[in-house]
Amino acid sequence: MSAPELIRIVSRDSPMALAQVERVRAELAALHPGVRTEVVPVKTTGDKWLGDLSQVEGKGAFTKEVDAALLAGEADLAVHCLKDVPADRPLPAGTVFAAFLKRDDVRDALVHPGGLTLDELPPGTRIGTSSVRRIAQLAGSHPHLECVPFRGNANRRMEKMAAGEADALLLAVSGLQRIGRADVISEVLPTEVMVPPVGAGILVLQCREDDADLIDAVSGLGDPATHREATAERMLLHVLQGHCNSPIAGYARTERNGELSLRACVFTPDGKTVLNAHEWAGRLDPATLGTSVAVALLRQGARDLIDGIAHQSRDRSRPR
Ligand SMILES: NCc1[nH]cc(CCC(=O)O)c1CC(=O)O
Repeated sequence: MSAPELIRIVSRDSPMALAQVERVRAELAALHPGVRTEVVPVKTTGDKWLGDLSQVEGKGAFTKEVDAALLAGEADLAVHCLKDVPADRPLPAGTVFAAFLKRDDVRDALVHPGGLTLDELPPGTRIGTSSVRRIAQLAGSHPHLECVPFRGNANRRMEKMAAGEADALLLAVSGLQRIGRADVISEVLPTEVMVPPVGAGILVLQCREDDADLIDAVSGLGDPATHREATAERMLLHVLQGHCNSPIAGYARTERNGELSLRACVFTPDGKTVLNAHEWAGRLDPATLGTSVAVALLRQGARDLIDGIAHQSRDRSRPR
């Protein structure tokens, strides 16, 4: 095996995505000082379409064009937020995950220009978020707050809030850190208050499955604990067949003794019903842990909750 001379890295072109690519380039440079890297930015449907994601291809809206560049040979390596890679279907044929980078902060943050915490926000405060997971949990814990649909990359959301379209935002801590804007955080929400989504804070590298030299070259960037957590969480979502409009939270942790645990919840949009499961791996491998927690939720009625929310397909007419 010989390390490639040049690695062309494809990613979305948002500030957050480009910052992620820079992390990958820095880690690659440290591991393989002789390898050159080049950035191939692409615009995805998810960045261009600011309506309801379920009306385009759901989560795949952020990955489709990136996958296409990889498969067409226009790039060799894709950097994704794992959270944005659909788990209800297999990866695009011909591609594989080559490394899961060490996990960043998994928590969500409240961004309130006045610096208030979630509990201090007055009734009627408008929270800009389109995430069903965040909306459901907020409706359950803080029903006096109002969620308003909000999309666009993190920088755009902050601009929209500054323009008066919302009073506060919920955004991932890791994302804000990546764009150098952790300064806007007024409160980091504990995972008990806002259970994270599957894949939170994880960057994953994807490449063509036949690119053995590249797989070999980037595998050293992978973090084994993150890989196990990601595997458990994604199997959970796969078994539940959760899609971009499913109010599902799932959070695997490697405990101090090295044992993996997986906590997951399924909500109704009003947050009034919360199904909860939390298991330790014991002798189970990560994927089996994910399956076990999913089955526990299905026994509690998760199927009805997930299917109770429309996942509109593209044959519906698209609003302008
Ligand atoms: N939906 C966009 C998206 N995809 C991944 C992250 C955050 C970073 C991560 O969890 O890896 C974000 C922004 C956000 O939710 O605030």
